[in-house]
Amino acid sequence: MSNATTTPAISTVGVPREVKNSEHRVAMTPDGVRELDRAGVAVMVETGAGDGASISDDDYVTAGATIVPTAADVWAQQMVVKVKEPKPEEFEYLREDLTLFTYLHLAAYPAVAEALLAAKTTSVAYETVQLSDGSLPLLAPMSEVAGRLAPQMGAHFLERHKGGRGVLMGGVPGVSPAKVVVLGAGNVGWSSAVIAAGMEAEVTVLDKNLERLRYVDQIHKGRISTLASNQGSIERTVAEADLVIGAVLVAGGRAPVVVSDDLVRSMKPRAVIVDVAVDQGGCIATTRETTHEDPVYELHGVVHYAVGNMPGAVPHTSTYALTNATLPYQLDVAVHGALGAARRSASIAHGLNTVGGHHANAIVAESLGATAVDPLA
Ligand SMILES: NC(=O)C1=CN([C@@H]2O[C@H](COP(=O)(O)OP(=O)(O)OC[C@H]3O[C@@H](n4cnc5c(N)ncnc54)[C@H](O)[C@@H]3O)[C@@H](O)[C@H]2O)C=CC1
Ligand SMILES: CC(=O)C(=O)O
Repeated sequence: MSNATTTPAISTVGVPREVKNSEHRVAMTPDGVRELDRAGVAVMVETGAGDGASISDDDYVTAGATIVPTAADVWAQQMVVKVKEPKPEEFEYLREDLTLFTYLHLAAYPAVAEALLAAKTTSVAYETVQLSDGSLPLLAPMSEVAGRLAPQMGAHFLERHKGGRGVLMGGVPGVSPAKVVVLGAGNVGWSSAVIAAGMEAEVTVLDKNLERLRYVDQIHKGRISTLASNQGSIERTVAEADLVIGAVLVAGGRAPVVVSDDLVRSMKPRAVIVDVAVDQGGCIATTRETTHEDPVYELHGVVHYAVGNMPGAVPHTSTYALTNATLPYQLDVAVHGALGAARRSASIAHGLNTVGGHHANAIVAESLGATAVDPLA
């Protein structure tokens, strides 16, 4: 029962069941439902939406949600909170008086951008909500998950019967460990490096940001090597690697391609690439998105893993990690409306991706060859 003292700008929120391949996360937990309910916002959850994260319809009902039978019922609400970008079968639900709050990664999914613009939907992307220090609070938890998963996936596909070189991450006494090269020392890269080092691989992390490398070096002295990233250092390390993990990001923009087709050709036969940055288009020239069901392909003799929703593999952990971060923002957007919340918070203003048929984030727009219009002007 609501005890809100003011009327929220958005009074109904829908939580759909995710439809992306093997995506079992859900965008709100029962604790989130309770917080929204306290703010006077009614939450409609599609039946079964929480199954993959081991949250039952009854758990949601106990927290105050209404369970609705179809995706159409959920999408009919004033705001929809999701995990992944809308898929083509969801485009029909987009409309002008809808606020959509989810991961969008429009630089990698231009068709989604076109659908949002054509429908004039107000969209807020988790991955471009940005704090004043440049950090991305709604991307960070999933980057930590994907970063920790990447060496696990790499180790699996390095096994010979999975197509890899047959190299054990930690080696054994008398035999060298795997050489792991991590491109980018941000949340994904650092998490990957820590786990790979924990598996006793030989780990090198490259980044353009020397301050970040100093930080990593101070904490992991001797266990993780750091290298300034440039074409030469990338060419030398990647050519020698057993496992390359791609983790570079320019917030909102298409990922810079730091490994060329030729460099992939020069890699050791049956080496493995895990390009986590695939959701922003990938930082390896030979990357194309794969799915949890069919996660790898071989090109130039190298095994490529490029799943765009890696945290979906561990939906229980990921749902709680994601919603811990998103809930305060979901509340703000519901209570004040997307534009109202953006006026109050520059971080949320960065999150606006499309408003009224126009791009609202300059970097995202530029990556798609378009121009943004400031929705707050
Ligand atoms: N596939 C998946 O399921 C997931 C993918 N991601 C993606 O992983 C990527 C990395 O995310 P985060 O680590 O959170 O970003 P971050 O912003 O924390 O780190 C990115 C790092 O890349 C570095 N960088 C940028 N350009 C570079 C260059 N040319 N050479 C070397 N380093 C460069 C930056 O200095 C920064 O340290 C993003 O594209 C993100 O969307 C994140 C979570 C899940
Ligand atoms: C960040 C992202 O793409 C994911 O968690 O699926």
